[in-house]
Amino acid sequence: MNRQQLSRKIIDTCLEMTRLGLNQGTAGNVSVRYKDGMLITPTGTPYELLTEDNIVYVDNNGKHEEGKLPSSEWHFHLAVYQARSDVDAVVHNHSINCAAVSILEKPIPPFHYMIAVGGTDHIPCIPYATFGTHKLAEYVKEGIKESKAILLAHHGLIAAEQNLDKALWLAHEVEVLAQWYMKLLATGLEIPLLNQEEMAVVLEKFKSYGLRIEE
Ligand SMILES: C[C@H](O)[C@@H](O)[C@@H](O)C(=O)COP(=O)(O)O
Ligand SMILES: [Zn+2]
Repeated sequence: MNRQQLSRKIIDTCLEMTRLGLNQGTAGNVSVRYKDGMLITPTGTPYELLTEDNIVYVDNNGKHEEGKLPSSEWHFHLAVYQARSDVDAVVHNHSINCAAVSILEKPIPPFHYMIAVGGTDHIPCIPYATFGTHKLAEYVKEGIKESKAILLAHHGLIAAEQNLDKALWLAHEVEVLAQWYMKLLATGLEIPLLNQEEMAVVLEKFKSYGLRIEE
């Protein structure tokens, strides 16, 4: 895809993220790897107002094109691309249940086999750091090596995948898992978990299963 097409795809992903109920207001941001850097949503702009021209190019050194302001979270988007050569798209949001679980500062444990969607047997939760900081990007860089979906404590979710469709799909799946987890926690009962052996079987099966949408 050329820059214009990728920019359109970023905007469509943002709009779909809102339609799916995964975001509100100007929260969240979306990027794709592009040339020696990435294309990313601008900061603080309602998705409905975005046009292809608003999407910002940021190079691998963090230098952005003049006259445009990239998302305040450009550091952690770049950190994801540096940490993982197997992903080319990043979605960040403040979806209700992911943000709620992130406040517990704990990973989502394997209460359901779909927890394996991120590539490990839990959805990690990285420590809190102020939005838009190098510190947050450092935490993201470590966390995303472990799983393609991570919770950001007291903040929200990051999902990284091979393309935007897959990244959005992953973000949606994790929001559903977080919703189930919140319901389970609300019962006050002990939550039975799948053991490591069962999760290892699913993780292996997931290597050859699933969405195969190429951009
Ligand atoms: C304060 C921001 O909303 C922050 O939470 C950031 O993480 C976010 O989600 C949206 O920031 P941008 O509009 O700068 O992408
Ligand atoms: Zn955010």
